[in-house]
Amino acid sequence: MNILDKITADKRNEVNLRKSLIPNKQLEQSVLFERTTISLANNLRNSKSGIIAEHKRRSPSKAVINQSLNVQDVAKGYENAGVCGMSVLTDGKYFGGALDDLLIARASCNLPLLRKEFIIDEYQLLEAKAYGADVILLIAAILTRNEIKRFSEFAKSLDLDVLLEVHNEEELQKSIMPSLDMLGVNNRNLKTFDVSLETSKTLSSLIPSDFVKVSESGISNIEAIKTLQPYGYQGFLIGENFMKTDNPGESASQFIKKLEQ
Ligand SMILES: O=P(O)(O)OC[C@@H](O)[C@@H](O)c1c[nH]c2ccccc12
Repeated sequence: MNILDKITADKRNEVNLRKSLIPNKQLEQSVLFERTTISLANNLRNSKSGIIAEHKRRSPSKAVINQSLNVQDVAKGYENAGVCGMSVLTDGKYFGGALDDLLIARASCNLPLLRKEFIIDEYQLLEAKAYGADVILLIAAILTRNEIKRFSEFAKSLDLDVLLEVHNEEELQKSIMPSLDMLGVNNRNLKTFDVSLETSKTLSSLIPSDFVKVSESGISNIEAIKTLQPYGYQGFLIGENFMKTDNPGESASQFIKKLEQ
């Protein structure tokens, strides 16, 4: 079993447990269910820098990144820095996150929030909406075309933007459909953790131009972004590079200033 198989197997158990504890109705009655969402795709289209900054405490590939910050400060810092959106990891077991992190981020800033999660069930989309997300991530490596269609159409019915993540051509070909807003290329192979920006370069020409292109993972300097922009990327998802510092908001701010110079 590779790590991705392990994560999804655990996720199925977790979702079943959650479902048995909190019924759909209760999520649908959440105050945040009525909230008007903000489109990350639109923000990215209109932005010069295109930075999506992530809250990530730890990961299977890097162990601890930062356990001492609070989500509120990170969200406010990212917002002040002028990022386009914030990604919040909600997986607990492998990334040290929680759904409550999403809720706290929601209460702390007005950025579009991406629920960064291993989505395998519609129930998690109800949770995303109820806890204040604007965007959901679907990972092609763990879903069938049919699931991608079902989940993305359900997300659109909840007014959530959809970021579909791929890592190779096969995943990309099986996933393209009109219910997606953004196509993300993960530079990190989630099965081996190898990181290469070449992945974004190679796949860029295969992504139809109606989708906003996002390059994800392993971005640690301005040069990487300058290299990827000519390939049509308008969004750049950055986690560790900001989170490994004592003040992720300040790091993001300096990064964006340099980028926009
Ligand atoms: O910390 P990085 O290398 O900047 O990467 C951020 C983000 O792309 C990464 O956390 C990520 C991309 N896709 C995922 C899917 C699940 C969990 C995590 C991820």
